[in-house]
Amino acid sequence: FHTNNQATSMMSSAKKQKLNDDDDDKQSLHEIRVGFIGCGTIASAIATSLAKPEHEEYLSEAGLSLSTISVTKRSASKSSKLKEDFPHVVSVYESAEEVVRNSDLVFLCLLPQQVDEMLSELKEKGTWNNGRHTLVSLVSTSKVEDLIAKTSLPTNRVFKMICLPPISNREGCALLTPPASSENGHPYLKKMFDALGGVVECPTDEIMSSMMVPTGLMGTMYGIMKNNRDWLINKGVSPSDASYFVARSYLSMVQDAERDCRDPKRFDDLIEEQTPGGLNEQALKNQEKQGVFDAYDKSMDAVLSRIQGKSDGSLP
Ligand SMILES: NC(=O)C1=CN([C@@H]2O[C@H](COP(=O)(O)OP(=O)(O)OC[C@H]3O[C@@H](n4cnc5c(N)ncnc54)[C@H](OP(=O)(O)O)[C@@H]3O)[C@@H](O)[C@H]2O)C=CC1
Ligand SMILES: O=C(O)[C@@H]1CCC=N1
Repeated sequence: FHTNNQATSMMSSAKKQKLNDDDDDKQSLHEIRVGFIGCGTIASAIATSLAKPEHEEYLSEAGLSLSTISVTKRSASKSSKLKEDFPHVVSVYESAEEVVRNSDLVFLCLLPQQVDEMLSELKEKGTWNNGRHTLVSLVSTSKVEDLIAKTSLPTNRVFKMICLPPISNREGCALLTPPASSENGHPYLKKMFDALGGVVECPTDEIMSSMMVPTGLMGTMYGIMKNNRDWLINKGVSPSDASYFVARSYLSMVQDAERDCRDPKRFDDLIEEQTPGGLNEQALKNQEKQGVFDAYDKSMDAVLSRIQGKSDGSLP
């Protein structure tokens, strides 16, 4: 950003002044060249968050300055949209090899079944540079040990990460393993994801696998909202009102739960404060009796078992 005339001309004059006033800080910003192998939903979300001018100050507070974003072309609709949105930083390349050669920090964002072929091709071509590259895999089934073996990169330069699409707005919370902020860890990875909304570092692959399970229940949450909407429509509510009301109500409930959420009793307290003998208390009891939460536990175990490669994750 900072070295690019077009980008600088897009900045507010206050920002320009701040940068001019702060020449020493500017000098010490760590310039990063980021690459994405596979440019689909999650790659676009992370790239968008890194490239948004309004996020620049958060990266800069973390000591970082985005220099370039290189992406693979194959999924043309997403890569061309990124190029259109952020023409001054984004470059689209035909091959993953070119992306890696133009980047220091490389995100692997392919589908699980596409990974092995890609990594062996890159290794065969001698694309990875031990002194330069950091690899972060977003692939749900990746194992850090496996990635190290398939790239020969040093152990403190290979990570697995999970985040969800709202990272594009600095929302949500990423997961990262191994911890990047440990001694001999990584110079900026934790700071970078703190700047993009927050990150929890997982001490082991095992903890990471368990922590990933709720990220696999995003579809379930939207499914519950869809179910509420359709139930209301069946009762004669207009589809637009039903959709608006459900989304706004759930947003407020989740925002309430997020307040003080470092306190592990937060959710219990919110349940406790429901009207005594009221509708919510009764509905929750009914659902417990109906086995809703047992079914939920079973489906979480199934997601974990798929992440661990122990099953295909399906339930009868
Ligand atoms: N979506 C999400 O919320 C999250 C996804 N993930 C993980 O991220 C990974 C990607 O998921 P998602 O973004 O949803 O999937 P997408 O299908 O949106 O993205 C995968 C992209 O990789 C491209 N691709 C496939 N093969 C190649 C290749 N040989 N060279 C270059 N590009 C290629 C695909 O292009 P094409 O369309 O042409 O096939 C596609 O655009 C998965 O492993 C998933 O587990 C992790 C966290 C969250
Ligand atoms: O649904 C998936 O497979 C990916 C992994 C975590 C979130 N989305």
